[in-house]
Amino acid sequence: MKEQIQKKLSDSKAARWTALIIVSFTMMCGYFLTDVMSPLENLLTTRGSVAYFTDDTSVPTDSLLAKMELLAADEASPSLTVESLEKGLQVQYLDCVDGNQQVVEKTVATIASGEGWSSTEYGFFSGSYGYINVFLLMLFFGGLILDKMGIRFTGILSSGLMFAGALIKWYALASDFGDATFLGMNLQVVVASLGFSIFGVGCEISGITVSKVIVKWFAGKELALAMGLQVAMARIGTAVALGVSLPVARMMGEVSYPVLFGAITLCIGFLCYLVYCVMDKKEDASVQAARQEAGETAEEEGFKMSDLKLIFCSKGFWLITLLCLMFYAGVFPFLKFATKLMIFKYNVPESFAGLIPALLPFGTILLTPVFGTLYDRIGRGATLMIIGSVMLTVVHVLFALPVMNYWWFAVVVMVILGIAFSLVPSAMWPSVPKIIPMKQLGSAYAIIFYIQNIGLAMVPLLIGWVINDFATQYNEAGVVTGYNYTVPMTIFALFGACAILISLMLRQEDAKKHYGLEEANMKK
Ligand SMILES: N[C@@H](Cc1c[nH]cn1)C(=O)NCC(=O)O
Repeated sequence: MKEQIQKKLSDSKAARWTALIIVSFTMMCGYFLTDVMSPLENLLTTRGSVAYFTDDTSVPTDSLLAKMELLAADEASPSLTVESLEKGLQVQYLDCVDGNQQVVEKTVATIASGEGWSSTEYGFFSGSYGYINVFLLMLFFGGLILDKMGIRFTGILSSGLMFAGALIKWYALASDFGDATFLGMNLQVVVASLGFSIFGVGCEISGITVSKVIVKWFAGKELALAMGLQVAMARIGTAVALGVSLPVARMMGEVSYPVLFGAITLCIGFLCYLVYCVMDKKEDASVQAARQEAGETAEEEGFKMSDLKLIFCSKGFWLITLLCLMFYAGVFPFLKFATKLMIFKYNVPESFAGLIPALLPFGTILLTPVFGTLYDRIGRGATLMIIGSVMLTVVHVLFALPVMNYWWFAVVVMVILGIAFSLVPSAMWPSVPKIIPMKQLGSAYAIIFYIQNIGLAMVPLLIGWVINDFATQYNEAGVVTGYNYTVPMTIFALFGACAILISLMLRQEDAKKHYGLEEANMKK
């Protein structure tokens, strides 16, 4: 029998892996910008500037000047100003060490300016990623646009929005708005949040577009591995953001520089997507030619609004969606507060504090493709989701404990969270096409992301408010002395408990409806 001559472009291994690398790079840039501000919470919520010393300790400059003046009170000292503090300067000041007033001598490593935001404002800003997505139903429309207008148009639109949002965010952080307010809110917070919201629309729509791209090129092949590798590359973006953002901001003395770097990479990501569009066009042409050769004339029917009924009526779909909401509410919003948690609960020096949360995405870089391959070859997707949800809950209970405040304990717990954060995504995302057909997949991912965004928008707002009103500790003079993280971490643990319940129900539903979540993805 004559072999089928005309092959699809996606049948070429080199072509489909190249397509994957290109779109994954664009997403990686998006993930970098999503978390680039997370390690800067402490700096953003500090009023005035902060002096960082060579021994990795830091003091707000106002407080440092007061302590220096205290020591120099009897001497004819030159008048001290913030401007007189500079890199390399040796300073002497009076400080309380082990309960005794002592003269301390240190060398200034760098001065960085804080933004004076409250924890509530920081929470508002962190949640703004999802505001437009949720309140203007942008993700919902994004899914419809994707299914109606296609991968090329939607990807260009969404990566353009990411870039535009990043530029607005950078402008807000690089500008001095003085005491200006908008509707009673700090204007800088409002403009930065607007930029982050626009970026969030682009990033989420890019996310669903890239998921559809991967299904298009890898269906019936290494689907879960490809999705796992895309998530792994995205996590590199998150890890780099968590690891380098604070050192860069400290080195440059400004919180806006890491965001500027993110905006530049997003511009490159946008250009990469244009390159992918060329490949996408060729893939479509090769599919068309292969169909003609096989005598298949019937074109795939376009998306219809009535198709949404199939999605809305599927219990399995809703269980995956709710699992996504609860699981991710316990991870991404947690990352926004994790660096400050390390500084104040686990006494980690500020310059290393971002590295412990960065372990989380770094661990997932290796493990997500490993679990993806496991799912491809052995199956057990629903079980993997249950195990991941249990681990998430245990982790937050451990973080909530008022004891064991050692850095190594935080490292161990973060590694466990990394395993959980590899297990659930590597099983959850490739499970969606087993429940929803390809034609409605764009809309299905969009609805899942929409519901997930409610958590991504509201949870940081909630946690910021809880930290502000219930976790912040003050001395008699009203100065912040520390934080008690028991309540915020217990809230995160509750999300994990809900995820366990939902994943158990999902496995039950799979057994009833035979979605195949426990079966391998690869056709032998
Ligand atoms: N909808 C995204 C959320 C996100 C967070 N940062 C950037 N996007 C999502 O869930 N992606 C899948 C994942 O596991 O990261």
